[in-house]
Amino acid sequence: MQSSTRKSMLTSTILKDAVIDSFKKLNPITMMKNPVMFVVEVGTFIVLLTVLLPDFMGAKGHVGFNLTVFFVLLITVLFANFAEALAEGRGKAQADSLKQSKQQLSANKRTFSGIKAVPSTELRKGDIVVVSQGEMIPGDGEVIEGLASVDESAITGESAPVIKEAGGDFSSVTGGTRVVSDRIVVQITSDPGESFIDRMISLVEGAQRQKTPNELALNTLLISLTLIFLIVVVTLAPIARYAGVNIEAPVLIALLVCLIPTTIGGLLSAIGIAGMDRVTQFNVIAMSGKAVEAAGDINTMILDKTGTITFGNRMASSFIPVGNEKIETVGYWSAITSVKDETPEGRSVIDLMRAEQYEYDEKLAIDAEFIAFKAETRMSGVDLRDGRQVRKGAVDAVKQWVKAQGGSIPADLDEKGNAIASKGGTPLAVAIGNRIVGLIYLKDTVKPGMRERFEQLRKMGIKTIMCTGDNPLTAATIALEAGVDDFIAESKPEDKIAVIRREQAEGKLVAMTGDGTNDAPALAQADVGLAMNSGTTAAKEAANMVDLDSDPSKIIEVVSIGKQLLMTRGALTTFSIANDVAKYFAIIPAMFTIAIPQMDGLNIMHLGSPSSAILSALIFNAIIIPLLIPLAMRGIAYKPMSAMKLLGKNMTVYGLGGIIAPFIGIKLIDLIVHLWV
Ligand SMILES: Nc1ncnc2c1ncn2[C@@H]1O[C@H](COP(=O)(O)OP(=O)(O)OP(=O)(O)O)[C@@H](O)[C@H]1O
Ligand SMILES: [K+]
Ligand SMILES: [Mg+2]
Repeated sequence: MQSSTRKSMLTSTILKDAVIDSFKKLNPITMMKNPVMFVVEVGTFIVLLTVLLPDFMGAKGHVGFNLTVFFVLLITVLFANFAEALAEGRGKAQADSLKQSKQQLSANKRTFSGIKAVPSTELRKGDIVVVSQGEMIPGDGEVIEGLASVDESAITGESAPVIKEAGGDFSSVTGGTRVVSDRIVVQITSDPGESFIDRMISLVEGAQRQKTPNELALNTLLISLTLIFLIVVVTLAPIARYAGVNIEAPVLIALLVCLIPTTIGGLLSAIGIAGMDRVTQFNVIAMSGKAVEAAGDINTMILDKTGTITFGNRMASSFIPVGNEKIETVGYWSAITSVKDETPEGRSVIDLMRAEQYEYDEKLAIDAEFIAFKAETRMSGVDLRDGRQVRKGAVDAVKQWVKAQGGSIPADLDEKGNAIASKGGTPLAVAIGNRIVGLIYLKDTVKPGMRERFEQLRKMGIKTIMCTGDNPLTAATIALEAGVDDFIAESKPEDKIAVIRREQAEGKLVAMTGDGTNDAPALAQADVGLAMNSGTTAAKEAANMVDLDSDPSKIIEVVSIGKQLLMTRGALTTFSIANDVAKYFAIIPAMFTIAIPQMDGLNIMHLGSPSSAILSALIFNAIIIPLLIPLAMRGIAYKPMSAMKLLGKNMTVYGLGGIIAPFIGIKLIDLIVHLWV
């Protein structure tokens, strides 16, 4: 369905750059952003001092041991830096490929004295440019004249050109894409440095990446744990000395590093960056990490019927007369209202007329004043030169319009309309003046696999609400067929925002998709608003995500990625803390046995020697970070289930696993290390 052409592979360049960056990130000012690893770095430095100045530090004769501790600690910090650098590197590679599509372009700007060639960097909001076949569109904007097919592959990775035309929801164009046929006049909508590509570049480069509220909360927890252990370890030395046991600084630091949450501290930012990266690879641009996380916490999802749940190419499939009218009459007036109606529905009426070979007076429609379809009126039509008005639209809307003119409603209208609706079709009533002549049967189909996807969402505890401007019967039929939890029929754009506010008032987080200008307020109100790239600039600016493939049903996958991000972070935090608890059993007995050999009975893990026990725990603590990098980057495999079930499962797998893993790991490492120490 979606084209995942943006897939960024782990190339050797990314790996090499990540190694170099791991060293650059040793800069204490950079390290301070990650307090847990900063503590490790300070510890590393102190151990280095004991190696370089053994007398000053009172480290009698353990230089070999201390040197080893120093190296293992340094590697621990480097591993954590590497995890972050690797996650960032994939974004940088993407940013580079985007920058290539942002070269200096020349623009044909329309001025008072005619067309003038200017560099694209000089274009400002409101400027008007002309772009012809073969030329690159010099900046983001709206088509104000003409129609052209545009190759957007530079941005979307999709090679098939898309049609862009003035007016409507397909008028927005992006700078750096190429016009492959015809000519359009574009009004620029962004100032230099604020274009869509600029925003994408800074996003993927992580320049705008701020810590999300969830990350901040977790960070506070990690810092608290680090502080607690720091106090414990610092007070341990005098207590031990009082008991006649002298524990040296490198051993204390090794103990501290084993106890503080280094695993999650080292992987935390990589998990966040990788989560955003997964969304990008899915051809969705998230404006912030917060948006991706919010997607993981969504309780309610609002979906459009037409185009999201159904294919959305609602096609006229037959004309149905009412009262004593003839089928040709229905076709005739349907066509008159549709000649200038560029919506898929309007075009399909003309197609059906052609297929049925019905006659109609095209000139009558061309000379008339066209009344475009509006979601508010749910009608479209023409006002003829002789004063007669012709309309087609939602049955209830047309009924009201006819009644307002003193007309009567044919007895069989509702019955025939309901027959269409109960098959999931959309009936459009057609009226001339105060006389309703019949119905147009618009057919649409539910996309395959929708039922299964809504089933999955239900398992995740997410409520789905289908919003449609269609009548209640059609809505109910499609809702039942697709398997959504709830639906709102005859909804106007402002109803969407009302539903969002209602859900939010109950403390729920809401996601929605949209593409039109009238969706913009709701997109802004929603916690996760996914706009279609084909949509209007207003929609894209209001939303916090943009789908480059313009597939509204992708919101379902975006929510899954968000859930996966939150779960990965939760699981690795559980694993990390459980791990640290287990290391306690390896390192504490060893520490005391160094000073009091009689305490060897505490060595329940039967480790080779006290120094080998300490080094093994420290080495395990270091290598667990790179071992978990793939999991942090890929995200843990995720099956939809309820939050409670999930919590239970994660506690067992990552909590229990986190306790057991170090015992096995440290024992194995000790078998090797003991040969040297
Ligand atoms: N071109 C048109 N001319 C006249 N009436 C139309 C036209 N297109 C749609 N309608 C009527 O207006 C109603 C509302 O259309 P609208 O596009 O706002 O919502 P929808 O497509 O049914 O729902 P959604 O897109 O939110 O799932 C339709 O159900 C139909 O009855
Ligand atoms: K640790
Ligand atoms: Mg619609």
